[in-house]
Amino acid sequence: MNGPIVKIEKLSHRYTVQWAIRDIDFEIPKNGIYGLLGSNGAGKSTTMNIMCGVLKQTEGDVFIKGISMRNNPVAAKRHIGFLPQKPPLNADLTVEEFLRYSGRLRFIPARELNKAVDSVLDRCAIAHFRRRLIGNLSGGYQQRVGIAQAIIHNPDFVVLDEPTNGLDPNQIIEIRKLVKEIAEDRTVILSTHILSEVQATCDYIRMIEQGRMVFAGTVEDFDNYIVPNTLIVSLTAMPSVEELGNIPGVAGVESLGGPKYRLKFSDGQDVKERIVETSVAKGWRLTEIFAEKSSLDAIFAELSKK
Ligand SMILES: Nc1ncnc2c1ncn2[C@@H]1O[C@H](COP(=O)(O)OP(=O)(O)OP(=O)(O)O)[C@@H](O)[C@H]1O
Repeated sequence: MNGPIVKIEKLSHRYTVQWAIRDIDFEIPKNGIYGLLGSNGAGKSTTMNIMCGVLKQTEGDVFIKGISMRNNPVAAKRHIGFLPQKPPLNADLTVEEFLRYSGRLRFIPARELNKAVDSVLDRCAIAHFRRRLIGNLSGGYQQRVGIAQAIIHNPDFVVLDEPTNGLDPNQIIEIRKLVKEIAEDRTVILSTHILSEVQATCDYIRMIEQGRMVFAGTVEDFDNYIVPNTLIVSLTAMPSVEELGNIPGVAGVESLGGPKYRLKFSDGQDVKERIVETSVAKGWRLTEIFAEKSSLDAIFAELSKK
């Protein structure tokens, strides 16, 4: 089919009184890794749970390959693999027992089950732990088992809710690598509240804040969208804040202690050059100058104004 892989239409959900998400519209038109970015409580898990048919929305609909999750959930779910925020692992089963159980839940015919389990054990690099109890695996390997159960039925679309949460830095690198591998022949959407996670793993960003979609585009669009408007400079001669404020284009100056200053500028075009020229002319001895990267909080604040 030629339509989008996923289409979300006017999705809203209310747990009790307050809306957790409101009027969310987005499409996943083609393969790739999509990052659903948002701060804690933004509505990522709510959106993902509805998208995967484990939570019934208050309003709106989700279509997976054109199939309505509201009207035809069993057919729609066949195309989805889901790793919820709390992986549904059974600590008392071995990896192999658990994956066989997951395969049966996913309607894999008995004669194909061995092959499906072997293939997913290889794919997730856990074949050597097949007889190990899940409860005895490290967090990183448990997460691999969680991903294995999500792809055992070979779905076209895989949803991973905070897949690297709680892992150590090495495990994070390994899980990101696995996510990229499984996305080679399918679409993956993962949620995170960490901007660098999206930048390291994803091709596209969908950003949600206070239950509303505030950005949809490529990671590159996102980086260009949020142009930094502050510079950090170090001037050994420690000029006064007033002197720095007199440089044309500098809209504000904050002393950060010692030779360091944060300079706010309105248009970034030539302000850097002007600062360098002024420093040379006045003998301020400039030792560093760089644009300050926006924090995620600053980006959220900026985006909610647009
Ligand atoms: N079962 C629930 N009952 C009541 N309110 C809930 C429930 N689950 C979530 N919420 C509320 O809905 C809002 C969105 O929560 P959600 O878990 O979707 O956010 P999130 O972006 O996934 O956050 P996190 O990264 O912290 O998991 C929050 O205000 C949260 O407190």
